[in-house]
Amino acid sequence: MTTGYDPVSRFELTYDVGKATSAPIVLRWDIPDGKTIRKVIPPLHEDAEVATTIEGLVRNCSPATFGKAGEEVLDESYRKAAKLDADQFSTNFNPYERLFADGKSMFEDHLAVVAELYKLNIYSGPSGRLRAHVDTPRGTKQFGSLVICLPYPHEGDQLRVAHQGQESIFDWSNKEADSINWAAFYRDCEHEVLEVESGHRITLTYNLYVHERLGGVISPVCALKGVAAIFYSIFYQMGLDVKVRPVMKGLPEIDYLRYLNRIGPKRRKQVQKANLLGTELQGITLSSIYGYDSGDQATRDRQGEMAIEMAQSYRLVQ
Ligand SMILES: O=C(O)CCC(=O)C(=O)O
Ligand SMILES: [Fe+2]
Repeated sequence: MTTGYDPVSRFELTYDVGKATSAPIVLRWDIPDGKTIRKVIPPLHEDAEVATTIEGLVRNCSPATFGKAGEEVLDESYRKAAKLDADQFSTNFNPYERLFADGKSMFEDHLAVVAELYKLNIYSGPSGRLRAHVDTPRGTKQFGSLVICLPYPHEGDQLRVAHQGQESIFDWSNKEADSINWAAFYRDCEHEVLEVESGHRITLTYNLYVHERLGGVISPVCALKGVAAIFYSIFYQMGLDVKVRPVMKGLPEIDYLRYLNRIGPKRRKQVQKANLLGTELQGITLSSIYGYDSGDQATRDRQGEMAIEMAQSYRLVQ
């Protein structure tokens, strides 16, 4: 058994896709009588035994709903799929594994990506599908979603992701089912799962959040501490548009220069102009605190790279 990963292409739009290697993945789930837990170890080749187990998994799922005007709605013409909620199953699949394996990437910065396991979805042929939608964001820190497709044979099933007139189709149909495919995309991307013709398309979905990394070095312009930080957090959680007047002076020169070197020319100009000694109130937005700003391509690229680093997936080697 080997582990490793293929390099992914540069993050260009709002999502990416890749394949890599991994140890076997174990999936366990509750069955409705609450007594038994089943287990599957991919690669999920369609031999009779595995097929029977997967049929059992499908039966143990419930019909997938979707959010509409704040309510969960069941409508098979919109979404025909089965699902398990995160508290009904567990898996040893670990989206961070690749990071720990090579010990670099997104943790160089003060930002970290947190992937929260959300659901297991099964789209079955014929006619399993999910029509075009934009996910309901779960809080301001959620910047995207990650979809991991487990290796079970199926046909059809393309995932279409679109953003500002550009779109991409991820075709994960397979007969061999020896690889795990994935896609990560920003929360403002429209996406849909096209009709599955045969087999079962089994996916794990994750919400991607951006967080300050514990122990990380934060950029000088982002630094709030003490009472100011507490007030900021409270107001931020209340959804208020918090403005601050920077009064910092005499920042450590090296850090400040490093920071200026790291940011783009436009931002650099703004920062130099503000000179960190404020006369005017400035907004602190998610972009200055967490680096997320859907309107700023440079920030999006950086976040995308982080998501991709984190979201590297795995090819099973037998
Ligand atoms: O399973 C997938 O490929 C996508 C799922 C999805 O878009 C959703 O649950 O909102
Ligand atoms: Fe979605």
